[in-house]
Amino acid sequence: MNIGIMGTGYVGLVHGAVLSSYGFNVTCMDVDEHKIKQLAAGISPIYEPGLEQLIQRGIESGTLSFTSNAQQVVQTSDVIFIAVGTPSKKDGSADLSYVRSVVQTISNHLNGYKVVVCKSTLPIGSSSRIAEQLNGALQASGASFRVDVASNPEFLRQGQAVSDALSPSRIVIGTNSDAAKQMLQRIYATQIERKVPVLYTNAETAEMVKYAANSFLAVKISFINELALLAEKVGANIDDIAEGMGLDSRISPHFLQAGPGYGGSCFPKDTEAVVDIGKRNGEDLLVVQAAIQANKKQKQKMITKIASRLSFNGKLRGRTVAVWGLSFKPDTDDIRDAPSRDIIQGLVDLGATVKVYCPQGMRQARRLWSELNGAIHYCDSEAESAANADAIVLMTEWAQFRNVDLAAIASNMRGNRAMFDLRNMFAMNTDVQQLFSYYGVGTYSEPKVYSLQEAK
Ligand SMILES: NC(=O)C1=CN([C@@H]2O[C@H](COP(=O)(O)OP(=O)(O)OC[C@H]3O[C@@H](n4cnc5c(N)ncnc54)[C@H](O)[C@@H]3O)[C@@H](O)[C@H]2O)C=CC1
Ligand SMILES: O=C(O)[C@H]1O[C@H](OP(=O)(O)OP(=O)(O)OC[C@H]2O[C@@H](n3ccc(=O)[nH]c3=O)[C@H](O)[C@@H]2O)[C@H](O)[C@@H](O)[C@@H]1O
Repeated sequence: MNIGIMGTGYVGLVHGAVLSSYGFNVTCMDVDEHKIKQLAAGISPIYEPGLEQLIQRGIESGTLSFTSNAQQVVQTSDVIFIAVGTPSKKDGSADLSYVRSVVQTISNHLNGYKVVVCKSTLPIGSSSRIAEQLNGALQASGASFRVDVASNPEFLRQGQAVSDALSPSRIVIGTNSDAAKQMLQRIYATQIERKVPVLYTNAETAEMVKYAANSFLAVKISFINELALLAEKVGANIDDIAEGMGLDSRISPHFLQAGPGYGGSCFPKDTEAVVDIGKRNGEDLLVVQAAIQANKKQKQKMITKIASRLSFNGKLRGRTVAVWGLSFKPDTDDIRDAPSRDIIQGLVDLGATVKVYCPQGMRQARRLWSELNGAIHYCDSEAESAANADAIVLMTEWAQFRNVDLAAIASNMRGNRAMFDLRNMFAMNTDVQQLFSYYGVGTYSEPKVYSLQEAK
């Protein structure tokens, strides 16, 4: 079977590489020619564990190829996956311009029956509208064939995208067409044989499952984050609270890790989009709206907390802060909507000197955060960023932060040597806590009086 993938981002590229490893003939298409050149040379433009090796194996075995020729992909594929981005517009609604463009391209080049599969996260009703558009154009041109359109949302997590695509938690197939359903069953035969649960439903339900899942997870995080703020005030410990809650299987221990607020390319945009979809349909999604508000508050609270411990008169002028981790989570280079961006901006606005280090996120940060370029200093290591700093803000729980020589790092810092551990990585480690004035999230800590001379 020939499979075409439109869009070689986190989803399209990982999906294409995994399907090629099952022996399907996969061609990935992207309008970004630089990306296509890199990919054709076996270089992954994104950092995802195991991805580059999978791409190289696919190229070597001849099952994976890359092109910017849309016509070729459309005409030679039996199944075409749409995996382009659906970012937020200013009003929170999903920007469908990339999807519209790719659908128009498909429409221009259709030469026979195909199954078009929507893998991008799309507002409810989109797949049916795409089917109408494609079949309307075919009918108008007098074509003797139709196409089927299915919704097949993606649930992979960045940082473990390849393993999630190989072993997904579930497969959701939304279509009323038996032919499309059978085609997708063939594509997912390996996972289905391995007993991955499959939900067959209509396209609208499949589209809504995706928004429901992401919104629910965002609600769960905002819930625990708000309770973390309260725990700090009342002398309770949020990690123990999460454990105590999570032992109830109806609640589950997952996604109860308090932190600086959720980020990434999906939770922020998908929660905004589902609220917008609700409004358009006369339903206010109050719980999701509250999760969005609480997430904004959480990031602000982190800035206030750092400032209140480090500042004179509410300002951070004269203070140097090392920020560890820019990516929105570990094992990815993705900095889209990362909480680090808001927190760094807050520190810079208060006058702090900010030195940053991230194992993978700095290349993207230099490129995408150009407005911060003069204001922050990029460092090559944890130690370099923390040298002579008043504080470390641990933003992202990269595993390597556990293995650095924190005693040596602390001895090169100044003042009270604060550590704001916004991921509670060292919340159980009293040795580390003794090296620093340690502040976790949702754990009570005595305010320490700052000992340095007042900064000018
Ligand atoms: N990133 C993630 O972890 C997940 C993303 N999703 C959803 O999957 C979709 C894609 O997300 P990402 O892969 O993160 O996006 P991305 O932004 O990483 O990649 C999108 C790619 O599409 C390409 N593109 C844009 N217009 C095109 C066109 N007309 N023809 C061909 N290619 C075109 C872009 O050049 C880019 O390479 C979104 O709807 C997202 O919500 C779903 C689950 C997980
Ligand atoms: O639609 C998507 O793009 C994807 O969004 C999320 O995946 P991802 O954004 O890669 O990362 P998560 O692990 O879900 O983390 C998202 C954010 O929530 C934060 N988080 C997560 C869990 C937690 O307990 N606490 C917490 O603060 C993370 O630090 C991160 O900023 C979902 O988990 C995927 O199922 C989904 O496919």
